[in-house]
Amino acid sequence: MFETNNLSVRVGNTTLLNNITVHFHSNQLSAILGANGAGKSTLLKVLSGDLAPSSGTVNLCGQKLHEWPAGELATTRAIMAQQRRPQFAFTVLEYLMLARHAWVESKQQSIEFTDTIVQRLELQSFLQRPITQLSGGEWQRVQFARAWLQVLSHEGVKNKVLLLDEPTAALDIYQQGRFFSLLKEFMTEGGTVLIVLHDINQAARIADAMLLLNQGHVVASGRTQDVFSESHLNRCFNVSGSVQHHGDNHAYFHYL
Ligand SMILES: Nc1ncnc2c1ncn2[C@@H]1O[C@H](COP(=O)(O)OP(=O)(O)OP(=O)(O)O)[C@@H](O)[C@H]1O
Repeated sequence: MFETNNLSVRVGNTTLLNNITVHFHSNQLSAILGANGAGKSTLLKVLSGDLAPSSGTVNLCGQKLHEWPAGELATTRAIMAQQRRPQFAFTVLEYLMLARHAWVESKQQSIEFTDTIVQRLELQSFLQRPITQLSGGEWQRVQFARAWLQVLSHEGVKNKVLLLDEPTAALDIYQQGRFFSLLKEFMTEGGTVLIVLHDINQAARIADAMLLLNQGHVVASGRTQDVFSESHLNRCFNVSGSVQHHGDNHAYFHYL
């Protein structure tokens, strides 16, 4: 779905991403892991088209990202970034409705799509609250809803992509569980997810594929069962431990 080829991002004399060549497959959940400052958010910004690479290319569905018409791109991929909250006193409902700006549809249609997501993510009680007054976790749930709503069509989310940057950082344990089961539903309905997570064991539980970054370089990428190893995690995070496998698809990293 997304392919990068020798992608680099430089700011002045600093290289934030160095020759990244990676393929994120359609209808897979891919986790991007790495230490603080490894370049994870920078990569998501490039993949979303919000940041232009210094060199190299990004393709989405076989077409160069910068050649995508803006409206089509906006309805195909949505990013949930670690951004500051807008200081406008929009209500949650008004904020969510903005997610439909790139769709050519009637207001009634936008309201119906918004209502579907609101019900599904259980945000009914928030709708009339100003976004400036939400707690960190509530705001994160609204952000997730906005991203999903942005790509939702009559056909669902087939061939749509969510780019999620630490989407559970502010969620309590119940909301984390809800979030991951909703993500599973998104995948079951044909969507594709790229997610930055700091909880590597959670990532191992949910990810089909992984990309491990260290100081802007690729340490490893590919299927989770091949990438999630002691030596790769050691090279990525400079930590020692052991990976234990529980059943077919469950690997867990224990610190030594
Ligand atoms: N505009 C910029 N100019 C210079 N350096 C930058 C710029 N943006 C980011 N950086 C640096 O690039 C590096 C990668 O940043 P990035 O936000 O991608 O890291 P990250 O892996 O997402 O980190 P974290 O886990 O802490 O969120 C960091 O050292 C950061 O300070």
